[in-house]
Amino acid sequence: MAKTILLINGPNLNLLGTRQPELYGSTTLSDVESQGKQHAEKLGANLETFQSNHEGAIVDRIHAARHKVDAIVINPAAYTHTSVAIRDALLGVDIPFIEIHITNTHAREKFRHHSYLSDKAEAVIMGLGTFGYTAAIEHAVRNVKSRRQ
Ligand SMILES: O=C(O)[C@]1(O)C[C@H](CCCOc2ccccc2)[C@@H](O)[C@H](O)C1
Repeated sequence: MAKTILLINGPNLNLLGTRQPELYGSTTLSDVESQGKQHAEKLGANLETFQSNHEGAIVDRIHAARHKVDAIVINPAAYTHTSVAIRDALLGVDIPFIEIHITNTHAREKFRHHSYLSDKAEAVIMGLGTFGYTAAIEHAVRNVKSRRQ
């Protein structure tokens, strides 16, 4: 059966490509999602996408993915540094996930140096710009072992 990957983007990433291009690049979220879907299809997989500015909505989307997707690629954005709830949701559904950040968070403010997710991620990709999404999707399709029953 073809693998299904869920791409989740967190708060303010709906602004991608329209503000702070010097930091986050000029590719829009819509382009990241469509390019990701094309890449997944090229690898024989499917990509579902979700973006929310609301922590609970992200938790609910993770719950809804249980038994439905083989892996999650998530850029939790600012919730990376604050959200035990998203950590608990990912652990609770037992879906392998890859954490992706456009920037190298360790080269930024100190408060961005800690992630509530990284120690449980299959992989953490950061600092590659939006190419990180392509790398994460490729890794999720090719290397991440599904736990889907
Ligand atoms: O580098 C990343 O991908 C981040 O997850 C981006 C988050 C910020 C997402 C906001 O994205 C915007 C994009 C364009 C304009 C404004 C915000 C930041 O809070 C994390 O520390 C690192």
